[in-house]
Amino acid sequence: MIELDGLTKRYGEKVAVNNLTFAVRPGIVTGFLGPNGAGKSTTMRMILGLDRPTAGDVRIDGTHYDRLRDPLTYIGALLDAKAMHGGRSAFNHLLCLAQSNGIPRARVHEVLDTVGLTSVARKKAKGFSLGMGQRLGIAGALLGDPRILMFDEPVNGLDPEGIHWIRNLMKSLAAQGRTVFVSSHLMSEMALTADHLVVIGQGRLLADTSMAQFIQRNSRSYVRIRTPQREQLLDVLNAVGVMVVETGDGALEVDGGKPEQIGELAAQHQLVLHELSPRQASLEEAFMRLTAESVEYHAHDGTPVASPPTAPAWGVGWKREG
Ligand SMILES: Nc1ncnc2c1ncn2[C@@H]1O[C@H](COP(=O)(O)OP(=O)(O)OP(=O)(O)O)[C@@H](O)[C@H]1O
Repeated sequence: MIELDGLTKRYGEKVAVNNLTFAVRPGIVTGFLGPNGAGKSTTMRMILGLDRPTAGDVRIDGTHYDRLRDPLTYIGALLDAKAMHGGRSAFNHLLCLAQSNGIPRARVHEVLDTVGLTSVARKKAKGFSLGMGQRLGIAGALLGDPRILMFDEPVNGLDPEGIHWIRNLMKSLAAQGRTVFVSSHLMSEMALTADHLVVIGQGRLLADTSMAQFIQRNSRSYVRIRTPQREQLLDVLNAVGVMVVETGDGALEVDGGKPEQIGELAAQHQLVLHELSPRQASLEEAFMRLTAESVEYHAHDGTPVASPPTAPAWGVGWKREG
């Protein structure tokens, strides 16, 4: 378990992490989501004692990181796959880590095998591809057989096979009862991996919720309709008790509606339809909406990278559980 309590980090005027309080629990994959610059890496660095909090506290199984004896046996982390001595072989890199944490040499062979790097174990890390580097970083995280694992953007730059492999690895580590904490700025990636979500924006906690609840609240399915006989169709739909939302672009939307029902009603009243399409709002859109106000870096034309909502305000006001 990782517990954050009012965790705060300031760099001069900049508040990178702002009063974060949440717990990362064992047995599940917890996704740590936020737009670029939200404070994910800074939070992870503080968990590992690499940055000192300006205020607040973070504990690993009840203890501060710097008080852990042989910390790799409590928590393993991949923060930056390139942060290793390129002149060392993969085997020697892991052996150095093992020796400084009282971990037997045999374990180096085991983790190299787990991540599929046995055949290149004697090759220098500087010749590794990004994917191989990520695998080596993950081998380092697994080395001490820790109960807690933390990965910062582990799938960045990986090919589909590598992404698939990391996803399954994280799930299997959680299934073994371990605590798995993984950051990403992609909701679509987290939707496939995480059981629980912690979302931050500009250092602040925006949501702490189960993935299932996030999906239930944000996977809105609706039917989009365009018609030149808007008023007549609205009357017909209202008469049978169908709730219609008018969008800014002249279309109509019916939450949870069936296209067949709407099409048949329109036909009965001889109304022309130009569009009748079932739609599903993506989780990425829900994430964008949640973090829209806290997006720090904007596109060159001044519009936010996360576009503001055009649809009705479903999911708005959705915040932290409990
Ligand atoms: N050493 C530092 N000195 C000054 N500002 C910093 C420092 N480290 C981070 N920041 C700032 O703190 C904020 C949070 O950065 P951080 O890297 O934690 O975000 P992130 O969510 O991990 O972003 P990304 O997804 O882009 O990696 C950013 O505005 C960043 O510029």
